[in-house]
Amino acid sequence: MQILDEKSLKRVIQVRPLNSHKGNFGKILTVGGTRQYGGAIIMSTSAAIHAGAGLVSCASSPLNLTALHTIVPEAMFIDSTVAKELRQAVAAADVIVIGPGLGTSAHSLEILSTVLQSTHKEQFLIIDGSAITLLADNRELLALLHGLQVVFTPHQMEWQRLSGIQISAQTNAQNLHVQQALKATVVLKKYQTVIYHLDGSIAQLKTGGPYMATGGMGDTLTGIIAAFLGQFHTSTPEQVVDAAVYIHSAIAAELSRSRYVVLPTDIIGKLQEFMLHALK
Ligand SMILES: NC(=O)C1=CN([C@@H]2O[C@H](COP(=O)(O)OP(=O)(O)OC[C@H]3O[C@@H](n4cnc5c(N)ncnc54)[C@H](OP(=O)(O)O)[C@@H]3O)[C@@H](O)[C@H]2O)[C@@H](O)CC1
Ligand SMILES: Nc1ncnc2c1ncn2[C@@H]1O[C@H](COP(=O)(O)OP(=O)(O)O)[C@@H](O)[C@H]1O
Ligand SMILES: [Mg+2]
Repeated sequence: MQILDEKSLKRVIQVRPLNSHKGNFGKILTVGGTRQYGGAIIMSTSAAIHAGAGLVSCASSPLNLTALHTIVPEAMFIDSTVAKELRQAVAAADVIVIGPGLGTSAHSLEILSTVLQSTHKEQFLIIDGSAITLLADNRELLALLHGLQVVFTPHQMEWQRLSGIQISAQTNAQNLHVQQALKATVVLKKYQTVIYHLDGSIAQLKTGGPYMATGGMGDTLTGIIAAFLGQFHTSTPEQVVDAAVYIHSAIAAELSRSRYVVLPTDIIGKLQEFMLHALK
């Protein structure tokens, strides 16, 4: 098993070519955010922008539009209640995040279904939060993932729902068995997060701690993974996911030296500086 460390990050982050433009650093689409959970998709979107994604669009309820643009005017907006707009936005993306704050209503399920039907095999699809719970409850949708490049980012209860493995029985052997059957990368988030890769390799975080136990922390991670997959093409997708998971907790660990809890938005605010330092 590989332990994630600074090297996992340094090998992925690259100096940007001088003649590059926003189109070179990934088109990201984040999908989620009901009335109740607008903050989740805003944090995911903001994290993707601060982690260097070239163009980021957020598909959400129009209720979240003003808040989104107050926090990140860099983001574009798609009304997720209009299926045609959503399908077009999915088609235009390199990386799609679905799930932060999506909720589990019948309408949430329709949005998930539209996104899964519109995603193609060249894109990366990061499935988080409510989208994992919805897939666990509507297992016929799993067939739509066939052939797609999927990264699941469950916490332990979401993984229990999707995998059927009780939290107390979530050993590497059990988790790997189900993950391999899903043919997807699984980032199992917890104290010392474990990543199960498609090739059967396993990576583990030893960085991070309970100062990260704040709502929105996982939502923020999805945006970082998306931005990294969208812009770092000289490393394998496995290395890129490892680097994204590492930087999320490494920033939190650094900030925890001067504060009792680290907020997801604190991590977002440190991404640009931390990424620059990783080049040195
Ligand atoms: N600001 C916003 O907009 C925010 C929006 N959010 C959005 O809310 C949606 C629902 O996501 P969710 O994670 O809050 O709820 P759910 O999937 O029901 O899981 C909780 C249940 O699982 C249990 N549990 C056991 N082990 C666990 C573990 N290791 N980690 C976590 N939980 C664990 C836990 O046990 P308990 O706390 O009762 O001990 C409880 O019974 C989703 O779309 C998300 O994006 C949030 O991100 C918050 C900020
Ligand atoms: N005690 C802890 N030690 C290390 N990391 C933690 C701890 N508690 C939570 N985290 C991290 O915080 C994030 C929580 O994700 P998640 O439960 O999906 O949050 P949310 O849905 O509220 O955004 C994960 O990255 C997890 O690894
Ligand atoms: Mg979550």
